[in-house]
Amino acid sequence: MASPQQINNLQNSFQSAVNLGGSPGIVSTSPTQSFMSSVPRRVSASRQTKALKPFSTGDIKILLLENVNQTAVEIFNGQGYQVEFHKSSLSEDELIEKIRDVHAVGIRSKTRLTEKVLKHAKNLVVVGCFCIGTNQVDLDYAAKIGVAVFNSPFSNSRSVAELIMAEVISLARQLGDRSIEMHTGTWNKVASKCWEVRGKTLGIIGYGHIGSQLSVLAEAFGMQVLYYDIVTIMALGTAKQVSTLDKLLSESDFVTCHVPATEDTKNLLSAPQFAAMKDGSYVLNASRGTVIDIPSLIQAIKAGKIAGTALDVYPHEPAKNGAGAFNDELNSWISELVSLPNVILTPHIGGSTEEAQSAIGIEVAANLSKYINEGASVGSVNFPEVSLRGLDLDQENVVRVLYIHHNVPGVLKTVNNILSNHNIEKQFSDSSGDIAYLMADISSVNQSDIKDIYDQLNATEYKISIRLLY
Ligand SMILES: NC(=O)c1ccc[n+]([C@@H]2O[C@H](COP(=O)([O-])OP(=O)(O)OC[C@H]3O[C@@H](n4cnc5c(N)ncnc54)[C@H](O)[C@@H]3O)[C@@H](O)[C@H]2O)c1
Ligand SMILES: O=C(O)[C@H](O)COP(=O)(O)O
Repeated sequence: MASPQQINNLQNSFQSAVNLGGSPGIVSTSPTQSFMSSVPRRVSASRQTKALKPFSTGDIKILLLENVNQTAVEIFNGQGYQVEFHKSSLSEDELIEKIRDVHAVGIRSKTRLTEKVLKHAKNLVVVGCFCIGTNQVDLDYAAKIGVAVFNSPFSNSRSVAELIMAEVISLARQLGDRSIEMHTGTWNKVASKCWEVRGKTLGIIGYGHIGSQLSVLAEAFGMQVLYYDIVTIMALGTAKQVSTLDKLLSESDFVTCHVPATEDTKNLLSAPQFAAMKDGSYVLNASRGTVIDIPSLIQAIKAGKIAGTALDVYPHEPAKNGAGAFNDELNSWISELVSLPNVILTPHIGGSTEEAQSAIGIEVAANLSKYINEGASVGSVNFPEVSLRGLDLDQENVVRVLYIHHNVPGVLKTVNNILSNHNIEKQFSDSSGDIAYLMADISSVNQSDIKDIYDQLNATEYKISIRLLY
């Protein structure tokens, strides 16, 4: 259990963890506490527990996978949560077993939280993606069962942009090949088909956090920047947005992908797109492995159309590090690809820097803790964004009601009727698609009222899940 001193400055806005002495079936606090800060067992229509059994922050179980940064572990430990930490991701069967009882899961890009997996999570309240991409989580299903999902939208953008700049220069100078040659005892001093990047055109597909950051770096190297995006985005520096992908492909010396994995971006670059590119141009991908059709890329390199490529992401990536981990059967093109010149392959390290991982750990752990302790969903990627001013620690007999429900008419009337014997100090409600989230702080609540409020809310037909914080 954390003392306030253990909770670092970044968490000053959080409630400190307070030990609760809950008697069975009733949510309660010890007489010495002026305020209760607990996360009662989440009960949903489909996964209802028989008794309302409360627990303190010390009862919160967090499963962290994929070597999530220690900054996050420290924050969760500081909150007093129970933390289970794994360096790699888990197989589906292991994940199903582990996810059963936990209240929060922290993952990176490898762990697939599908509907099948999430169905086994009986107490899950929140998922943290300690990365940018969230395509590995079934976001709609998570929302449907009242599970909020958070990510870190830009903490590793700079790291990816810097890697791409390094690779642009490496491809232009054939650095990968020269280095391999030297490692194997070959001195091969050549200038033919080696270029400066100054004055060349970089074509960026997807001008979001990473694409726009890269744009600034590339211009500092004297490159011209074109970008293609499905939305109109303000250009940084002297970059120019082009209206079609074909225009970008036909005018760029380097083409780099920074789009999310969606149905629309699947095989965004395939044989016709490589054919539309300039002779001797280069292709880079540090977005997702689905975005580039690698067999077609191999053909374009073999035909001399593409002069080199740098890939950081692949259709099937290993769950853990190690020799032989990369699955050559699933990625059957690999032996042909590595036999080609000027091919730089990295193991999905775009965001893997100390700075990025540390910042991501802090950001996502802070958001998860705030959601668990206060119910604040601001920044969630699949949920209505709701927040109220922090719980007032000096005020006694105040309860925060967190009510996630189906977005249908009549809910506010019903809920406020249930809460009407108490003073509603603050209330906020928002919806996103079929899901809505109501947060209310009510005062003048006695111990005996709490179970009654809970039971009444629990009986409402629109309820997805309820938590009472006090
Ligand atoms: N290699 C790594 O380690 C690493 C690290 C971080 C992010 N990523 C990947 O990079 C992706 C991009 O990251 P970001 O932070 O820049 O995301 P972002 O959401 O800030 O930007 C993505 C941009 O792509 C645009 N876009 C979407 N679909 C498009 C399409 N069909 N055609 C053209 N543009 C399209 C969007 O409008 C948006 O501007 C992430 O989704 C993630 O998958 C990889
Ligand atoms: O989505 C992301 O942020 C990147 O793909 C990095 O993922 P990782 O945390 O698994 O390296």
